[in-house]
Amino acid sequence: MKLLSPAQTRALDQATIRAQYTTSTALMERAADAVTNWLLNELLLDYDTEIHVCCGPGNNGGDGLVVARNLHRAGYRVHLWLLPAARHSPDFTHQQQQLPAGLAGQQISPNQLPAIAAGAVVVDALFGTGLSRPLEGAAAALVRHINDSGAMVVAVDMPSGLYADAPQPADCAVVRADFTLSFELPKLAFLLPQNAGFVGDWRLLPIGLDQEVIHNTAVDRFFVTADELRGQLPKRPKFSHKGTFGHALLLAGSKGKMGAAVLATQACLCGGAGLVTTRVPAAGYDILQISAPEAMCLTDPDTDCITELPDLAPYDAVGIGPGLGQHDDTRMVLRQLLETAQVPLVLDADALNLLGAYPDLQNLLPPNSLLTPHPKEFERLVGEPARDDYHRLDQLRDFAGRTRCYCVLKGAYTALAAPDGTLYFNSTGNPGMATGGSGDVLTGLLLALRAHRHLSPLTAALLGLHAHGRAGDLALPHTGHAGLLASDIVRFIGPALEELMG
Ligand SMILES: NC(=O)C1=CN([C@@H]2O[C@H](COP(=O)(O)OP(=O)(O)OC[C@H]3O[C@@H](n4cnc5c(N)ncnc54)[C@H](O)[C@@H]3O)[C@@H](O)[C@H]2O)[C@H](O)CC1
Ligand SMILES: [K+]
Repeated sequence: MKLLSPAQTRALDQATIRAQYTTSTALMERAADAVTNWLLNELLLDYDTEIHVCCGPGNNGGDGLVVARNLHRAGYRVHLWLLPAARHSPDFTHQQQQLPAGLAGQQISPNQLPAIAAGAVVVDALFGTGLSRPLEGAAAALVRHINDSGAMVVAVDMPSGLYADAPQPADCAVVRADFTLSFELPKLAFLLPQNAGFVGDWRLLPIGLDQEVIHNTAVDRFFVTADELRGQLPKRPKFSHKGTFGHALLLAGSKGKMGAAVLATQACLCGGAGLVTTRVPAAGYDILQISAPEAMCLTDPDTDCITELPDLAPYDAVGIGPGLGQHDDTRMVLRQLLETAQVPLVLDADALNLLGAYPDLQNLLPPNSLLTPHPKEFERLVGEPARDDYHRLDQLRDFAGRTRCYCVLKGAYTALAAPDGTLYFNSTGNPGMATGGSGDVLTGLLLALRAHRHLSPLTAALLGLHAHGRAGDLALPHTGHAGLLASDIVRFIGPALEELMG
């Protein structure tokens, strides 16, 4: 799915109106009907609940007027509150004229705010994609009042006060919604941790926006759904053999962190690599052979850390990092790998920390390498803390462009930046996956997909990110959030990948 800017969203509305020979009022009614249906069928409003519909002066407010009218007609207890404004949008004015006699909107002011009980539902239709500056005056006062009320808040299209794709100044008034109902496509703001408290759970309501126009709108950021990835993982041909799916080499583990090597190895096996060889320090031999008997184990001469790079000739992809440690000798191995590798690389954990501590190594990164930092590792990699989540995305793009690599930023909606600067956000996963070893599993899985001979770097990365989160989602009913372990994710990699097969 594309993540459109507010200007592109407006253009899409206009193009839909032209292409479908409809009117902006009719489109507004579709949007408002979708919100009304969600409130009735998903939130299961009951007739006793007080519903406060708060409307701003633009089309977001117009949506709110239609929702209020719908609910009032259906017999619900609706209170309608309007912001004072010098100008209203034509569609707002039109909808205001359609209000039934028993539903008069009352104008609020900073010292005349509605009484909202904690058991009430607030429909926030103050501002949507047309927000152009921070809220102040009556709007800011009402937003703070709503936030303090303890009521359930459902935001129409956007939580009011939040920008769709840019950071707002600190201390601005922004609605803290329980649910945000967005039309057709999500907004970039929904995907960033800093906005989680405003957006709440977000849902997409289809309103029949023109698919051809969406298709023709150029964007450089995407929210990647299962529908878009399904079929992208080639089905295994009947006469395939283990050589068909590549031989992966993993360099991982150090004293006390051999489990990371085990998890990444298991994930690489479950990710479908034809063969997996894992290089571990000598002390890891028994551990690895017992816990991952399907993998071959290549021990380093050193007991506790990796000090020598094996011959790379047999391998289709190399992964390095999980539990690796940052010993000087290990750094030399990393350097030698970067200088000599002719096959795809996946770099994680301590390999990334070494790249951060010795930035000259970054100049050696072969193009199309895949790096998988979490935010702290990413900060070490770029050597500068991000001002906010938007700035971090800029840094991610810059890094991918500068190194010509694919760089992941792990989190709730893991982001991937491609060398051309395009951003892809993953749609799967759950908070139970925020647990030790989960990243090692991702590395192993991505390594398997990079060893696959028929996947582009981008497709391999997107499939891996998706399947990793999906495996966590499939494990969740069996484990619960707290009980979800990295090894549970491994167990469900197979079923998650099966869903993506052509
Ligand atoms: N996206 C769709 O498919 C559809 C969207 N709809 C709804 O329309 C809004 C966008 O409406 P628009 O009129 O462009 O913007 P807003 O209602 O968000 O507000 C604009 C209004 O407010 C003024 N303004 C902006 N910022 C401030 C501020 N900080 N303080 C005071 N006033 C402000 C601005 O000048 C305008 O006058 C979208 O979100 C959807 O909810 C359609 O209904 C259907 C299709
Ligand atoms: K809103």
